[in-house]
Amino acid sequence: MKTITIALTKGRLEQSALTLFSAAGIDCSFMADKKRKLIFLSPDGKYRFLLVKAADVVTYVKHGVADIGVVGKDVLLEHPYGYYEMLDLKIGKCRFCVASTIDYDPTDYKRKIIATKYPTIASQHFQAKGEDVELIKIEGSVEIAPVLGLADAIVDIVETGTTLVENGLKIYEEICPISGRLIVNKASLKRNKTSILALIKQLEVEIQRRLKR
Ligand SMILES: Nc1ncnc2c1ncn2[C@@H]1O[C@H](COP(=O)(O)OP(=O)(O)OP(=O)(O)O)[C@@H](O)[C@H]1O
Ligand SMILES: O=P(O)(O)OC[C@H]1O[C@H](OP(=O)(O)OP(=O)(O)O)[C@H](O)[C@@H]1O
Repeated sequence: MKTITIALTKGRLEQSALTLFSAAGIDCSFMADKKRKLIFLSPDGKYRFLLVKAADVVTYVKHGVADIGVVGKDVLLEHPYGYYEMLDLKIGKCRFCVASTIDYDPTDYKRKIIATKYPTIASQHFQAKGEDVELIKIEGSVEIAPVLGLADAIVDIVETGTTLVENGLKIYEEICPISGRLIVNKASLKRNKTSILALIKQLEVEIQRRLKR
């Protein structure tokens, strides 16, 4: 039996992913009390979990170090090739939006400046609308960019909307919903088809069960 390596996104998606895997019958209790450890082998040797940053999940899966990855659709939209996207896990739900201060005019004809952590998604969105914009890449706290006059608007993730409200911004457009996805290395799927598809089936059953609740 080959050990299946699963790269999990550290942080916001981590706990909900582990809860989902556990509920689907994949015992993850060996990862409790993890302290600063980043690689975990299950006692039965069936699974190995890696805890890595979101974009690195894609890198580990693409290079075949991980057979499977759990990562947000936001990250996949920024890094769209080199793996199979197999399942919507319906965890970590949020959405991409265009937001700005109350005086922003989205119909204004001037060339807008858009601040974002997600340049690919932002440029695709405005290109699809036939709007030529200037993008400024920001690494975090994106909401302050229009407040401080760096940009006219932002493209960012909205979950509860609290960060927008607390910084005096509002949503002008919803771009797309986001949730955690399961991705698979292309060669791994050929090599370990039976065990990977069995794992996906287990997760699917639990996701369906949750939808019916
Ligand atoms: N409020 C939210 N803000 C950002 N991501 C969210 C939110 N809610 C759910 N998510 C999902 O959780 C994933 C992980 O987010 P998290 O903030 O932990 O990592 P990150 O985006 O790499 O941020 P950082 O660079 O701050 O570590 C995101 O890629 C997204 O799919
Ligand atoms: O709608 P909300 O529930 O308020 O969540 C959305 C906020 O959370 C994320 O930021 P994060 O906390 O990851 O910090 P960052 O801005 O430094 O990326 C995201 O970029 C928004 O700023």
